[in-house]
Amino acid sequence: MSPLVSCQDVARTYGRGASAVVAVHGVTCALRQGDRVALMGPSGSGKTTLLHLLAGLDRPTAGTIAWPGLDERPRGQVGVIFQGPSLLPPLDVAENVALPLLIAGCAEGEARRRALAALAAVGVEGLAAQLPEELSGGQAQRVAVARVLAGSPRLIIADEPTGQLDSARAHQVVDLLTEVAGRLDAALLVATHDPVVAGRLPTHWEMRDGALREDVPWSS
Ligand SMILES: Nc1ncnc2c1ncn2[C@@H]1O[C@H](COP(=O)(O)OP(=O)(O)OP(=O)(O)O)[C@@H](O)[C@H]1O
Repeated sequence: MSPLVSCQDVARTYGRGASAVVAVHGVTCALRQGDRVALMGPSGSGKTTLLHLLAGLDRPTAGTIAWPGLDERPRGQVGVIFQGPSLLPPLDVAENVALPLLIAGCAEGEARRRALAALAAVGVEGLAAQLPEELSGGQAQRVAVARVLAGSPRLIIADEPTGQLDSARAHQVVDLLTEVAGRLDAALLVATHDPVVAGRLPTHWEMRDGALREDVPWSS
């Protein structure tokens, strides 16, 4: 089975000269269909940088990244949940979930139908007409998961998706992500500082000073 994404000796340096920051270096890794990976590591160790590279949102300054298991460029086949609130305040929940589909060229009625189906699948169809400011943190993250689900990605990348939630809700959101990944037959990579969240996933990677260690033993 071809990996959905693979990187070979990848580095990402921000800036140049004396002020250059080597955020990621020497990273070789791959994600395949069915993978469920927690990416751990201290603040500033390069997790977000690596996630953006794997999602195709940024380019490495050295090494290569390829998406051999995806049909085209990663756009549209990678679902990303960013750190912090990501819903657009003036749009209601259903519009927020439908927006990426509209941008991808989906007709309005079809985008709305898929958005409502995704909201129902994660148990928040009752929130469709709410504005983001009316949601709790847990509800907002469920909507963010619905937005990923609606796009039917093959690879799901989430950056601290439970950072602002208490541990019970963090549990629920990571379990929901796992369920959605299963439903889509996708790979899932979740960056987290939270050992409770990491403990819900079977595989653990660790970033330290920009270097990646795969398959770190884990006991929770
Ligand atoms: N746009 C940028 N310009 C310059 N330096 C950056 C930029 N983005 C990140 N960095 C630096 O790159 C390093 C890695 O940052 P990154 O955000 O990838 O780490 P992280 O592990 O995700 O941290 P956190 O857990 O706090 O989110 C840090 O030293 C950071 O300050």
